[in-house]
Amino acid sequence: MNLSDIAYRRVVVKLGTSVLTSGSKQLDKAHMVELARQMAALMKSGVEVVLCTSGAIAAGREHLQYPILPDTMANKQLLAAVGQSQLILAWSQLFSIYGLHVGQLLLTRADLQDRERYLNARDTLNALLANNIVPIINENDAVATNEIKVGDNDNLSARAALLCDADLLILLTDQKGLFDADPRTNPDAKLISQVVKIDDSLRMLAGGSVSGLGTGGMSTKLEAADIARRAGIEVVIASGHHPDVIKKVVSKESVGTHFSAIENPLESRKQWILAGPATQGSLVLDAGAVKAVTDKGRSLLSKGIVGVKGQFERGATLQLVDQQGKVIAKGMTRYCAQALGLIAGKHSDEIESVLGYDYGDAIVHRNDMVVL
Ligand SMILES: Nc1ncnc2c1ncn2[C@@H]1O[C@H](COP(=O)(O)OP(=O)(O)O)[C@@H](O)[C@H]1O
Ligand SMILES: N[C@@H](CCC(=O)OP(=O)(O)O)C(=O)O
Repeated sequence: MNLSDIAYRRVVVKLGTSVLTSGSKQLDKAHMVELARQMAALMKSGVEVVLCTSGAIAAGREHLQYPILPDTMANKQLLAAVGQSQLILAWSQLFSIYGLHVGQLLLTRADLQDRERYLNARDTLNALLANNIVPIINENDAVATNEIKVGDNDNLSARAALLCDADLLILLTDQKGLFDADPRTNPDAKLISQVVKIDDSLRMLAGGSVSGLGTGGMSTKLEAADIARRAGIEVVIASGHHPDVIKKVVSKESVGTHFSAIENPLESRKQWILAGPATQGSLVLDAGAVKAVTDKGRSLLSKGIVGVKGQFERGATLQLVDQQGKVIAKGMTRYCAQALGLIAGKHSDEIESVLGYDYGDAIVHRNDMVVL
């Protein structure tokens, strides 16, 4: 590969369980070495590569010889704890064939939403890349409870792409890309080769995972693509078994489904709001407030709030929804849930007399808000 032919500088490659196992119940090492070869070739040509790998749970099952365990969180954590060490051992051995070292980063959502931990993870990633070491990321499943986990590696890889300021995210899976229906159940489904807009009609096409191996199916891949492209990162979903797929994607050959990046990416604080914290509640907006937020780029005022859901503190990240339940924005609140219960529907001038204090007119300031 010739560097002058490659338009990308830093690429995140996400490999789903479906690719790593080739649909079987065990890691397909022969295929993993082929993927390591492709990534090593890319690094040799001067492109930095970050690998986001799934497969810990599958590797744990294989290593323990397929134990029959109840489907509990604790057992998934057990499998991931056993499997992650097997998985990283395999990657370490496979990349060493190409003279490359690997470094492991196990992350949870909690690491990404705490600004200091976020910056620490970013420093580690940059240090590994600066030393030509392949960063290998997975969710820290062994400790990640529902409250603190990202939940799927499609979303995790998008957050990793933001974290390391990548310019391309490649999601490799067991299908050729995003189809207009799940190809497992619709043999006539057609591949969508280019996506310029991710809207509700596209989301309707993307189903979950039915293989029993992966987590999230195409719907989490679309969520990941949406986050990444808003940060100015191109995304490709393609088959991990397509010959030389990584080389073809970075050479801009038509393979899989390509999502172009949004031209004016969100500033970094808004990227973090979109990708970092889990939402802790929601505010229901009347039609006027929806219009002010979406069409006019205004802050949300108390007058336009008709409902407050959840228990949250000042500074929490919330969903802003319309009266039909559609999420229209995500943003950080300047008032806690209890205070909002008292001032919802009231004019901004009344905030101080009702609460005895005032953090300003904006409940969610437009600088703290991402319109979806
Ligand atoms: N519209 C669609 N296009 C392609 N695949 C789809 C679609 N809807 C659902 N899927 C399913 O998504 C699966 C891939 O996701 P998943 O099983 O989570 O894999 P991975 O382990 O690669 O993340 C495919 O096997 C397919 O059955
Ligand atoms: N962190 C988990 C994988 C979670 C996940 O999203 O899996 P997949 O849909 O196969 O990418 C594991 O290592 O088993």
